[in-house]
Amino acid sequence: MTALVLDDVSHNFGSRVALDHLTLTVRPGRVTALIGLNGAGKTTALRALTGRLRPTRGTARILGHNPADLPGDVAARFGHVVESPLVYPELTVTENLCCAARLHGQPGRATARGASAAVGRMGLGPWRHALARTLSMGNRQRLGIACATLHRPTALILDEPTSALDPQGVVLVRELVRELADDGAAVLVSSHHLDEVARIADEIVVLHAGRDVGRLEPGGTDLEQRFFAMVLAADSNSAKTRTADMEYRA
Ligand SMILES: Nc1ncnc2c1ncn2[C@@H]1O[C@H](COP(=O)(O)OP(=O)(O)OP(=O)(O)O)[C@@H](O)[C@H]1O
Repeated sequence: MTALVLDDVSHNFGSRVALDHLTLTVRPGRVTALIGLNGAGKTTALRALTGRLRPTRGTARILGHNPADLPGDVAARFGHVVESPLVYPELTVTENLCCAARLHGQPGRATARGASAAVGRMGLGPWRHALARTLSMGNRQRLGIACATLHRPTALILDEPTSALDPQGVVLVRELVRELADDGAAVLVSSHHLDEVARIADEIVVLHAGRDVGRLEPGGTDLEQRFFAMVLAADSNSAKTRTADMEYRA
């Protein structure tokens, strides 16, 4: 089964087109990266996929279910960080992790052990008793990712997971994502960072002006050049279509 699906999804904010007939699938064991310029539609796509936004048209599916109405056993196999991390500012790092474990259906006796493992894994040891609201932005991002993954989800969505991280955090997240995918998880990440994406993704989808404008092979050289060539070609095709449309109407 395809674990994550956007099927012909479009979304407008007023007259602004944020997503334009986007179809995207992520299979188990794969890491798919969504890349694009600022405003390309990446977060809107992930919000539609996590049920935080009802798209103007099209459907989203997580493990075969409507993301706005996930059954408990399916929610327990899903993890995500989209926009802000799902952490409680008035709880400590360890309390947040225990809470996330319980919310994802982990048995009570396993939560302390799982939280402690996640603290170590994400390098949060010195802050294990700190309130989440006192953490630096990068450590808050580490905690959000730890909360979204300590139950080892089979479907995972991460929006800009390394945006605030130092080089050590980037490596930790890369290893975690790869490990989950190698264990069979379907992972969708959004990013602007082509180098980072090339290291973790099996497939790179280029989003531009809300549209899927092509795929990039993660390996090989000149990723940046190939990305810009794809974006420029999409702009040029749109301009030609607009001109043809105006000539037809005239
Ligand atoms: N709540 C909103 N109201 C109005 N317009 C919005 C809203 N959210 C997003 N948009 C618009 O939708 C388009 C896509 O935005 P989105 O945040 O999905 O892009 P993005 O690729 O995630 O950008 P970035 O890389 O800058 O985070 C943009 O033109 C943006 O201005």
